[in-house]
Amino acid sequence: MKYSANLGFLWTELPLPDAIRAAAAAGFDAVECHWPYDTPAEEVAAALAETGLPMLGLNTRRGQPGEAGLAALPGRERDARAAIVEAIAYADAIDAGAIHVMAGTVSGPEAQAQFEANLRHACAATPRTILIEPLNRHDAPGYFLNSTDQARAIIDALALPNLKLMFDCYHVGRTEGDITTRLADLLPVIGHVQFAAVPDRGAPDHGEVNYAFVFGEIARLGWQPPLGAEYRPGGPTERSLGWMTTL
Ligand SMILES: O=C(O)[C@@H](O)C(=O)CO
Ligand SMILES: [Mg+2]
Repeated sequence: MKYSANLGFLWTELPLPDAIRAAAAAGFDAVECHWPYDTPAEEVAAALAETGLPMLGLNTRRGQPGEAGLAALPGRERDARAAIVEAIAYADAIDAGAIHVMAGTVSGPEAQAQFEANLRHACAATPRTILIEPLNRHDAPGYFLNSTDQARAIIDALALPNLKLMFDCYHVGRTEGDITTRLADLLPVIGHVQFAAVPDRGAPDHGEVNYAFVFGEIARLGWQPPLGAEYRPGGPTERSLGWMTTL
């Protein structure tokens, strides 16, 4: 199994270029991040070139505190599209594989229409993968996208070749369950897989989800891209990495 270090959660005490170097030294096969925008893209690109690690993805900005994204907010199309343009430009500068377009805290039919319009726009604006990610309602109450069924319906309705699902085993485990069955069913529309312990979002070596089994199923399904380690290490990241050799 290959792993991607999510630098939104791992090595957060380091500047992003140094976090990339730390992930390489720890044996990760790739990295991914959340919001890299405070770091000049050339510095990130240089660290990626130096380590040889690919950057799998980054997120669009969240907007104002509590918004958790802009793409589904009615009346905020201009802000949402600016965030998409910014994310695509940054992804181009560092050759990031995917852009997670964050929906925002909102609900209702207008939000649905707005989200779909912005996703159409994003998918037409770049050949890179555009990801949408359902977030569990405990961590992200009121977030527009909160189940894999809802995400699948949007992906099927839009039928855009570069629109994919970010399947985060942690979020699915928190509120939906049935992780490996959902993974198998959703495989054709999955663009990236992430994981963390359920329910505490720590390293994947404890909690109610048996990741040895989950990763075995993922391998059996033929999924080969690195899996995103998006967990809170609860201390120095290096001390949390035992799972890399035991799982
Ligand atoms: O699961 C998460 O929280 C992330 O993947 C993300 O991009 C939104 O914060
Ligand atoms: Mg995630």
